[in-house]
Amino acid sequence: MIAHPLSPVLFRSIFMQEKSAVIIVAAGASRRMGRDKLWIPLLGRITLARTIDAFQASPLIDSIILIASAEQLTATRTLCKQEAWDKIQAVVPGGLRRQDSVCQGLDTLAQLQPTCRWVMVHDGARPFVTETIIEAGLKAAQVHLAAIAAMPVKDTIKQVRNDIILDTPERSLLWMVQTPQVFAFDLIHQAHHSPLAEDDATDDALLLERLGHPVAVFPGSYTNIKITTQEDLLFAEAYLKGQES
Ligand SMILES: Nc1ccn([C@@H]2O[C@H](COP(=O)(O)OP(=O)(O)OP(=O)(O)O)[C@@H](O)[C@H]2O)c(=O)n1
Ligand SMILES: C[C@](O)(CO)[C@H](O)COP(=O)(O)O
Repeated sequence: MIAHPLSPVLFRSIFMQEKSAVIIVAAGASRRMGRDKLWIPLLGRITLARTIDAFQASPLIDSIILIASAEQLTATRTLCKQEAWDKIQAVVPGGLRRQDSVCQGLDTLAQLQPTCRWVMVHDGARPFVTETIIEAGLKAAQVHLAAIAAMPVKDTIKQVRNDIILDTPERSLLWMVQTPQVFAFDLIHQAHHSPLAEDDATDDALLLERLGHPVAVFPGSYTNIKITTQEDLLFAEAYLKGQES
């Protein structure tokens, strides 16, 4: 895990001057869930609203760019009007792949806030991101320019093809990658427009890895889950009940 040299007070004062934005990607098809997971209520508040709430509440975030699917664009804009989310700068349609949606967000940010210094990319489907994670991300990005939330894997991981094990990577080197992924804005914007960004990439860090740029990890949380399949809803409701009690 990476240590950083700034005191919390100095850190905050630096970031108050350097603007930080978050791109929340919420334009996926929810194929593995079978229905739009961003609009599923979790203890009475929908997944996407819970995710936006976390960044709206963060003193470290100045603006939010929200990426929605073409089908949900009108509903998402209506939701944003109903809620008191004054940090939302734009709600724009996403692309076919997650990376296309992120790229739409980065281009929008470049138009609206060209002087933005730091940008986080966060999955709309990760509603349990915390202020501790957001702060850890900005601190790590300030040191490394590129840093992503991650946690060590708990299980042994095998590489398998046609039901036969090919390899067992050393577990101590394996991390589960999450969002937010936090970057110097110009760096990740250029990476998304590089020719190496054309191949599929399931996260944003991979685009910098392809360009040979180092990317650090900082602590996410085992509760910072991505709502992906039906059983994630069981965890989500149990987690929220635990928070309320
Ligand atoms: N073209 C896409 C694909 C994904 N996402 C977003 O990226 C996040 C992480 O993706 P994932 O969990 O894989 O969502 P889906 O692509 O919707 O899920 P599935 O693969 O099951 O269809 C989600 O918040 C999703 O809405 C997006 O904005 N645009
Ligand atoms: C970015 C991400 O959430 C990190 O775990 C994940 O890679 C998104 O990937 P998906 O293929 O869209 O689920």
